[in-house]
Amino acid sequence: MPAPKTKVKVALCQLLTTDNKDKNILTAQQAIREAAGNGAEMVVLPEMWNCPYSNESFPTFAEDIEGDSSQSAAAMAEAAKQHGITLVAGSIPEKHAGRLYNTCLVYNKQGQRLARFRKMHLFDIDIPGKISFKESDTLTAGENISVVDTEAGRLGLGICYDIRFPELAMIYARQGVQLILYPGAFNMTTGPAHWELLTKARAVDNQLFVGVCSPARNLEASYHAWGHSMLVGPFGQILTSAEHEPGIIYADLDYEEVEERRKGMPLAAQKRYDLYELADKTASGK
Ligand SMILES: NC(=O)CC(=O)C(=O)O
Repeated sequence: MPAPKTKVKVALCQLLTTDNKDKNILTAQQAIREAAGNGAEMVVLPEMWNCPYSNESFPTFAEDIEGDSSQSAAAMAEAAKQHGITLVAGSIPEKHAGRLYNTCLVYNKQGQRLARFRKMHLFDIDIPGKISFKESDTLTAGENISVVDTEAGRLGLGICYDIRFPELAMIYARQGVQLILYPGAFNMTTGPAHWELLTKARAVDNQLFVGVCSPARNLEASYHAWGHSMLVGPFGQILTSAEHEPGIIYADLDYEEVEERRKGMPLAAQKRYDLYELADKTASGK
């Protein structure tokens, strides 16, 4: 692999997801083409971009992605190759050995799969009168973290609810990750309260770039996504952000800023690991 670039143009595609998988795949293909045509070297898709975000839909939309023979995975491998980009293909419901996972796949510009990350913390919440969702009714949690070396930088992956667990981001930072990407679909209760706050917090805590990529809000769906995809820099600054409509947002990242910020404020060296600890007990998965 050529040396990773220090300056990278990233596109986040905030896609409108429907209950028609073929249409969703076409929408993703068109967005990737547009983003690559506008010079993006890395393109990111939302959580569950091929499927409505619901426990009813996960089992029926799920695909076995082994060997990249699934419709969605094959389309994404092809799109990455055709447009010569690094593709962080959001997430799709994955069927594997009798279980379902919420899975993010990453491809290089040759269309080869570099990573498979399964959502590690399942979204099981009950806020009375507001929102109740239990992913564990249909999904199984992943067991592996995923550090991915790409031509567009060293990435760490998480999916949506994973952003609420700072330990995962801290482990990525310790492993030299420059950009953590969380395809995610917050909702109309937690979105306004926490989406931007958590994105900035993970970036500032760890002095790295963080991107969150949501589906657009579909008021015909049972789950109304917050939208507001955004990219935040290592000093907590918003580099680009969307509202709730479909669209593509872009940012030029300069990874040298990570080093610069850490030089000015050397948090990693100032940790008191003599008084507390952070342990990575996972095996990185591909
Ligand atoms: N949908 C999620 O996984 C997470 C979410 O909406 C939240 O944390 O809030």
